[in-house]
Amino acid sequence: MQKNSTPRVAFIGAGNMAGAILRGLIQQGFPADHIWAADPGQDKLDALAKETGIQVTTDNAEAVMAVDLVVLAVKPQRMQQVLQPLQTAFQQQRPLVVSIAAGLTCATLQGWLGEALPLVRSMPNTPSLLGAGVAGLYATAEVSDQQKSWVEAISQAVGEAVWVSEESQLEAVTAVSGSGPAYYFLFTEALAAAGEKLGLPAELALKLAEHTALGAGRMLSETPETPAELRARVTSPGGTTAEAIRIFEEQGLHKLVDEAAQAAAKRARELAEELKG
Ligand SMILES: NC(=O)C1=CN([C@@H]2O[C@H](COP(=O)(O)OP(=O)(O)OC[C@H]3O[C@@H](n4cnc5c(N)ncnc54)[C@H](O)[C@@H]3O)[C@@H](O)[C@H]2O)C=CC1
Ligand SMILES: O=C(O)[C@@H]1CCC=N1
Repeated sequence: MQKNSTPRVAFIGAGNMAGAILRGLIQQGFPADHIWAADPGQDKLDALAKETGIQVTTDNAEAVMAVDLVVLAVKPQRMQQVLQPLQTAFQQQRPLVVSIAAGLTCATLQGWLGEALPLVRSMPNTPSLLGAGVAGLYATAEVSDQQKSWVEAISQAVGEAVWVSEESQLEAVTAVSGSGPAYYFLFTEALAAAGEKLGLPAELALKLAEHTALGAGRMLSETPETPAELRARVTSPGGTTAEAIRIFEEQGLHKLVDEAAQAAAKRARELAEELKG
């Protein structure tokens, strides 16, 4: 095991989220020969290997046995079925395990892994693909400082990373930043549709809405002002923005967003309950 240098990393499940993280890692210069991906989809693996130069396998145990850090990136509903046949490999290799699955608790995952292993729960998001992700991280007591620094380095290679002190806070992280990109995409869809209704060609309306999201996102992250301050700068008294904001407020945007986030967090808790061993 390489404990003091760049860890060797395997992704079990090479879908959307694993693909976003591992492509982000490679773009940031993480060595491709340190990365494994295991998935039943041979065509998907072949394409990924060709694109990135990583090592791929349809044999999950082979990937576990080859690395220091295993990212569990299958759907929560599939996790038990994936982990139980891997117990022997996990107990022999004893890698750091990082689960990115929504909902599944450390207690449930430890039960499926067999004996307690160092375990981190991470809730990343898809902008990791562009190095603009943000992940919430929670570590169990078994995780060493060295292993925490690996997880931080991997998460920071594809964006920002924050540790939470209570495992239950990951439900809120899931509701805000894990699912969050989809909220902004939905808003962009709605704004583009509104532009079309106002008479713009669909393609142009979408381009305006998308580029406005990009510009607003960059202002949020690259200027020191708060979102409210940035909004005030767009909102001329008696002007057009004030009218739009009035409608958002009268129609209860804050309440709507609060209810949506509550529903996402509730679903994370339900998944944990439904799937626990
Ligand atoms: N998509 C997102 O925005 C985020 C997803 N997550 C979590 O990431 C995990 C994966 O989600 P996605 O990437 O969206 O799903 P996905 O469906 O794109 O990827 C799952 C992958 O697992 C593979 N798989 C299925 N059975 C397998 C097996 N027996 N062994 C190995 N691989 C197997 C599938 O072929 C697929 O490629 C989920 O647990 C989800 O909660 C977390 C944060 C954000
Ligand atoms: O929708 C989901 O369940 C996953 C977790 C956060 C984003 N996608």
